[in-house]
Amino acid sequence: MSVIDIKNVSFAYDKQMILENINLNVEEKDFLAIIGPNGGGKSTLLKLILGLLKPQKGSISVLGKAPSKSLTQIGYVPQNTNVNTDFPIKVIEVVMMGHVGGKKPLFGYGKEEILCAMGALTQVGMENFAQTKIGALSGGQRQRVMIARALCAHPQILILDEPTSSIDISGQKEIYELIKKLNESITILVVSHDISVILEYANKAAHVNKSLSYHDISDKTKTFHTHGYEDHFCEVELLQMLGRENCDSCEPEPTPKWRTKK
Ligand SMILES: Nc1ncnc2c1ncn2[C@@H]1O[C@H](COP(=O)(O)OP(=O)(O)OP(=O)(O)O)[C@@H](O)[C@H]1O
Repeated sequence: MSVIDIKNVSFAYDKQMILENINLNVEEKDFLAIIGPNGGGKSTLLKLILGLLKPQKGSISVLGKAPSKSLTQIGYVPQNTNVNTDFPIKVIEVVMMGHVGGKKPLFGYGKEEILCAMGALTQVGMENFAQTKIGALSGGQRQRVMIARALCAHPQILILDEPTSSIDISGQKEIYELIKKLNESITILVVSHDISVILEYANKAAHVNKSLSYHDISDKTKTFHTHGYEDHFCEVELLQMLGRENCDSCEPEPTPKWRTKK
């Protein structure tokens, strides 16, 4: 089933064309990695999917409806969630902010909302930190809490913008393993500059740089057939390939000499 369907969309801020005639189809339980250069339009694409921006041309359908009508079914973890960590707020309170249509914090949260928030914290392995101040957590732990907050609304789609940008390597792997687990029941879209994510976790990759090209990379061996040994690839070549309109049309290239086995 198609959960996101983008057809011939163009978008400009004022007169500056940012995305031109793009098409994208995301299926249920896809893990889509969105990559591309700085300023290429990745965040703009997310804002269009979230219904925060409207395309000047083309159509976007999310879960069969206009994006703004599906907002309650999308969990969003924005970039740079490490801001305001000095604010004296507990982890459980941060997670409960993710409730849609719940009671206002001023009047306290209901038992159900607290249980639901605890469930979300358990899903991300942070239930023992519910009463900890958010500022006392590591970057990786904090990111888990932000994911729990997004999960609170029981989303069908989870969108993460650079989820591991300020996290060390082992923390990054843990976050992606968590996202992979969530992907068993939720469709995932991740903006990432991290090529290893694409290889290890995503089944689709979209390269965004004004235009958009996307590739099914669920069969890694087939997709990366032109890139030498299975366990040895060049990130630049990979990016170039994903940036092409259609990788299936490319002729197999000879293995570069420097890669030939001795
Ligand atoms: N609100 C805005 N008004 C005008 N121009 C904007 C606005 N937001 C973004 N832009 C411009 O749109 C272009 C695409 O920005 P966008 O943030 O979508 O890129 P990105 O691929 O997410 O970049 P990065 O990898 O650096 O986060 C950039 O040239 C940016 O300067």
